Order: sequence, then structure tokens, then C-alpha cells
Amino acid sequence: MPVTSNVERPDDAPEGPALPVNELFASLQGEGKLAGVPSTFVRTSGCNLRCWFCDSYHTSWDPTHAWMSVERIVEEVESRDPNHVVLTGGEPLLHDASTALLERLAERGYHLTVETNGTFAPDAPIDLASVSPKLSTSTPTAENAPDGNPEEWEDRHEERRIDFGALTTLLERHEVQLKFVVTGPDDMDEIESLVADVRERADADLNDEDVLLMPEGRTREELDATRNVVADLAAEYGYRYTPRLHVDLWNDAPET
Ligand SMILES: C[S@@+](CC[C@H](N)C(=O)[O-])C[C@H]1O[C@@H](n2cnc3c(N)ncnc32)[C@H](O)[C@@H]1O
Ligand SMILES: Nc1nc2[nH]cc(C(=O)O)c2c(=O)[nH]1
Ligand code: SF4
Ligand SMILES: [Mg+2]
Repeated sequence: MPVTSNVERPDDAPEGPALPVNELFASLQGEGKLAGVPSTFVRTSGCNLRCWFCDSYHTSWDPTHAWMSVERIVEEVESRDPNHVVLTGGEPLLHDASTALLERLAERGYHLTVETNGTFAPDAPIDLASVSPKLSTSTPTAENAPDGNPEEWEDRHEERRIDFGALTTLLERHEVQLKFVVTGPDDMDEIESLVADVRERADADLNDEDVLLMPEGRTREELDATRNVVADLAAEYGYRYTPRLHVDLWNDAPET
């Protein structure tokens, strides 16, 4: 496992490829161009970043999980109905075993979405790379970070959050949606400049309708403050708006 992970593999982890799994459940895809599609979610634990607003605190700031073999994860997926699978985290692509999992699921014909922060680009079968590059407004500070170690993580997060090599590789290899978490109008200059930089560096097209603006908010109440502002920005700039359907429907309940 890369040194960037904060989740060490214990001695009693299952034999062979295995992943630290925080939760595994069936729901509706709540975000992006496949919003509303029944999907099985596999959420790995461990992240190389520390967004202050992370809605999956127990995979990043305070990781909790049980190690599961890739084989067992496939069995759990097969025991549920959806033929779409969403691999998320934490940051799923920091684990080498995510590639093994994706290969096994691809052999069985599942549609595979990977939710990633775009700082890793392994050679893996991915039908939709749902890439959420992190803006400067995601960086943890002493004022906004949950407990943890904001001083240490502020610098690390800032150094790691944009990796143009990984972003362009993802775009060149896979169907991509770039899904920005937007806190308000001040984020737009940074989004425009990031999109322009990616377009300049990549040997693949990035259409405006594959650039998604998603309101920041872990709860319905928080989204009440951002939803309309971000929808108006999407209309103004010609990008796609994505709701957070699962938050609107089930608020911040686990396994939704
Ligand atoms: C928990 S992350 C896991 C995948 C990967 N680490 C990433 O950040 O893309 C899943 C998705 O939730 C988004 N997200 C996390 N916290 C959020 C928040 N407070 N408001 C809106 N989106 C959030 C991320 O940007 C990402 O698109
Ligand atoms: N319903 C639902 N849809 C989602 N799409 C991306 C999610 C994620 O956490 O990556 C997510 C999630 O946590 N729940
Ligand atoms: S990159 Fe994703 S999992 Fe990691 S802290 Fe940010 S939102 Fe959470
Ligand atoms: Mg989520």
C-alpha cells in the first residue's frame, strides 16, 4: 500500500487482495450524471487528503473499517440487486487491491463508477471515473477542521490535492465527470482555471457538460444554504449541476 495511506494492513487481515471496508450497501446513486440509478456502494477507509468538510469522516479523519477479502466483497455485491457498483471512500484508488476488485467486478459485467479525488490513476477497468478534484476551499485550517491534526494536514492536503498527471491520465483512459464541491461564487475562478489547465494538458476532450458543480453540504440544512447558489452558478457558467439526492432524501444517515 502506498505510504500516503493512514490505514495499515493488520497481521490478521484476510489472505490475498483485501480492502479496509467502512460500509457496503445498496442505495440510489445520489450524485452526478447517473443520479437516481440503483447502485451498490463499496466504501473503503483511508484517505491521502483531509477536506475539512468531508462527509465520510470515518474514512478520513477517524478511519474505521473491517478488512474484507476482494472475494468476499464480490460475494456481498452479488448478493444485492443493482448492476451498477460505486467504489468510493475515503480514497479508494490509494489501495492497490481496488484494481483487483474492479477487475473481478468487470469480469462479472457490472457497470463500475469510481468516486476519486483524482490524485491516483491506476490501470483499472472503470466505466465512469467520477473525479472530484479538491479546491483550495477544501483545505483544513485551525478554524474549520474537525478534531484531528489540522496543522499537519493543512500543508499535506495543500501539497497533494491537485495532481495534473493523475487527472490527465484518468481523462485519457476513461469516461470522466469532473465533480467540484462548490462553497460559493468565489470558487468559480479556480474551477475555470483548473478546467482550462486540464484541457491544455490532456490528449482528450473535456466537455462543459462533464464538468459538474455540486453544492457543499453534509446535511439538508447545510445544503439549504448552497443548493440554489450553486445551481445558479452552473446555469451562468454553462456547467452541469448535480444534486446530492441522497442528502435531500435521507439527510446524513449511514448506508445511504
Ligand atoms: C467522501 S468522497 C470519497 C471519494 C473521494 N475521496 C473524493 O473525494 O472524491 C465522495 C464524494 O463526496 C464529496 N463530498 C465530500 N464531502 C462533501 C460535502 N461536505 N459536500 C459536498 N460534497 C462532499 C466528494 O467531493 C466526493 O465527490
Ligand atoms: N447515495 C449515495 N450516492 C453517492 N454518490 C457518491 C457517494 C460517495 O460517498 O462517494 C454517495 C453516497 O454516499 N451515497
Ligand atoms: S478526498 Fe474525499 S474522502 Fe478524502 S477527505 Fe476529501 S472528501 Fe473525504
Ligand atoms: Mg457520500
